[in-house]
Amino acid sequence: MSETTTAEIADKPGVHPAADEQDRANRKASSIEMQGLHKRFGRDTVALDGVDLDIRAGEFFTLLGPSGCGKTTLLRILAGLEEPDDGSLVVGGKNVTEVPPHRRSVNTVFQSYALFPHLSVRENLAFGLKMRGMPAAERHVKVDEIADFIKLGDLVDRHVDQLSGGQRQRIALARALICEPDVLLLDEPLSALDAGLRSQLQVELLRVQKRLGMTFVFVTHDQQEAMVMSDRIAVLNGGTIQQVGAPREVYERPVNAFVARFMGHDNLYPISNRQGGRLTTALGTLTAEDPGDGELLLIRPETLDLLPGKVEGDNHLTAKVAERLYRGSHAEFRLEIGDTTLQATVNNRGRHLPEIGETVTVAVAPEDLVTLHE
Ligand SMILES: Nc1ncnc2c1ncn2[C@@H]1O[C@H](COP(=O)(O)OP(=O)(O)OP(=O)(O)O)[C@@H](O)[C@H]1O
Repeated sequence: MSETTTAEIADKPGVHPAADEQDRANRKASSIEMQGLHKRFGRDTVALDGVDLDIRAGEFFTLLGPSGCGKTTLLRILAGLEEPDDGSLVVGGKNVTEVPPHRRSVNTVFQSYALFPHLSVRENLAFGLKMRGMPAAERHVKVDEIADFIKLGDLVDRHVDQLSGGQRQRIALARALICEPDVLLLDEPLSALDAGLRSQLQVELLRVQKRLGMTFVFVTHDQQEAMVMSDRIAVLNGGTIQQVGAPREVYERPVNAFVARFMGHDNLYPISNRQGGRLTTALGTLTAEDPGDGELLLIRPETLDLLPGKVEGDNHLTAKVAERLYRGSHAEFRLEIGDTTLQATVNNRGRHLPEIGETVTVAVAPEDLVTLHE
């Protein structure tokens, strides 16, 4: 364990900024290597179908995918709550495939708070330390430090049932952090919270992780949340990993149509004819610079320019505005080109934002067009 205490790295007056860096250096955040992980439930359910994944020490890593894709199973295997049928798991250079949960330096925060409702915040936070045999006086100090760190100092003597959902989730996080695990697993910890509180806690969680330099493995099915929080994301489907990459990579360069759709892309069009870079879809024919050999054309909504009226030119399409969602910083449009729809996002820099029913020209650059396989 690190010599530096949690309080020393808290962002409070009097703490030398170098304490942060020092603690990061001291803390032995762990890398995680998974190889060939398989898990089956009963005869018919394949939860994991050969997962190979490397997570770097100190990384905020997210497992993203639809319900039933195997995210929770993978997390439970990391925690030691589930045993893989096949494959190996190495944490911090040590093979822990057969090591029981309490002997791994891994802690978990679940979606439901999993706190003891009849105990005070202080008792909840101290629970794990008590189990480890830490003396009472030392526990007291440690609880105050962590409560301060996570900005719950004034709540420690309250009972858990007197707290709001957001406060309970912060306590659950504090309780997982207090034992200073090398790896923290988070299974949709924010999904029960309303939108405002959720985005506030997203920012807090990210700050805590960066400050502690711990390895976080975060599970979500919300692609926006994954993009905001993560250093890297693994997109799962049907127990297999589809793509691993930084948020921008996964959003801008999805490797297949599943990943593209899951990252929120709707502009996917079957290619009916192709001559070199000239690709024909239901939208018309467009020129792409280096489109690859996929059978679907992907057009990212934010790569489109909307010009008023009909403007002739290469890679120009004439469209009609069917829907406009004004969002202040930007506006989202649903455009109709014949029977086909196209989504466009336009940055609001005081430029013309077309009205519903208006005819516009959609312009797209050849380098922004890519093709994907189903
Ligand atoms: N204990 C179990 N017994 C039987 N089947 C299970 C068990 N746990 C998971 N499964 C099945 O394994 C598959 C993967 O489940 P898992 O919970 O890992 O998915 P998930 O991606 O976390 O889904 P969600 O987002 O809904 O929590 C699913 O088909 C699920 O029904």
